[in-house]
Amino acid sequence: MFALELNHISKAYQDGERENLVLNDLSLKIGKGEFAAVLGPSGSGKSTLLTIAGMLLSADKGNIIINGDNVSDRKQKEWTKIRREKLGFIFQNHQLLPYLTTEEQLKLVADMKPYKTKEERNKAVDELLQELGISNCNKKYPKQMSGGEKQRAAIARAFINRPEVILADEPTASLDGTRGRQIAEMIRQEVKIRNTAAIMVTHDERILDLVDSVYRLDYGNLLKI
Ligand SMILES: Nc1ncnc2c1ncn2[C@@H]1O[C@H](COP(=O)(O)OP(=O)(O)OP(=O)(O)O)[C@@H](O)[C@H]1O
Repeated sequence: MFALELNHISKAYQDGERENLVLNDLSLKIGKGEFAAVLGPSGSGKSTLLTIAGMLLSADKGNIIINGDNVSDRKQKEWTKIRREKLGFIFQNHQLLPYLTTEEQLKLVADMKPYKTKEERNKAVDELLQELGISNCNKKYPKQMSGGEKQRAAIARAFINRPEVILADEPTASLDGTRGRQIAEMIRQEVKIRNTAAIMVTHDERILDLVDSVYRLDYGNLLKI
């Protein structure tokens, strides 16, 4: 069984009189513990793809299956719950809340669901920060942290609910080459430790050796390269 299946997804935007078909019968399957990269020129539909996979936008056609469960069939009201429980997001800019410490950012989003007690959840927060090498940042606010540390905190936040799929939108774009690479390495590390599937949209071809599969978005469909 795949962690994530996108089956025959199509999406068009209305552009004045004409329709702009951005995704054209696109299919993709990502296994547990697989780290996949999606490349493509500006405007090719990478963000649209990630937004649909992240259940933030509905496709015109096709379906999304997470661990065998056809989630696109569910009512829109249930989508928020599915997003919270099954998906983790990492953005280009960390998008941490300025007035919370790292520890608080994680506790805020940490659902109790995967944990039996508060202590267990707090332990998971500590472990994750340790794995990502930012235990020293647990009581720091974003403004007291470097760009790389903030992005690590954002990775921790994405993984804290034990999601089944991670969606990362150009997570290395705001960092220099070395720091960007470290961030991709950290995502890979967590994907492997936790057996989570991840899709990363990127322009950064220097980090492609860190992923398991590479796709190029081309005329609305994905080509495996
Ligand atoms: N809400 C919208 N309404 C109309 N057209 C849209 C909308 N969002 C995106 N588009 C169009 O769909 C196409 C794909 O956009 P998308 O943002 O998915 O591309 P992208 O590959 O992520 O681009 P970039 O690399 O520049 O971020 C573009 O032509 C864009 O203009």
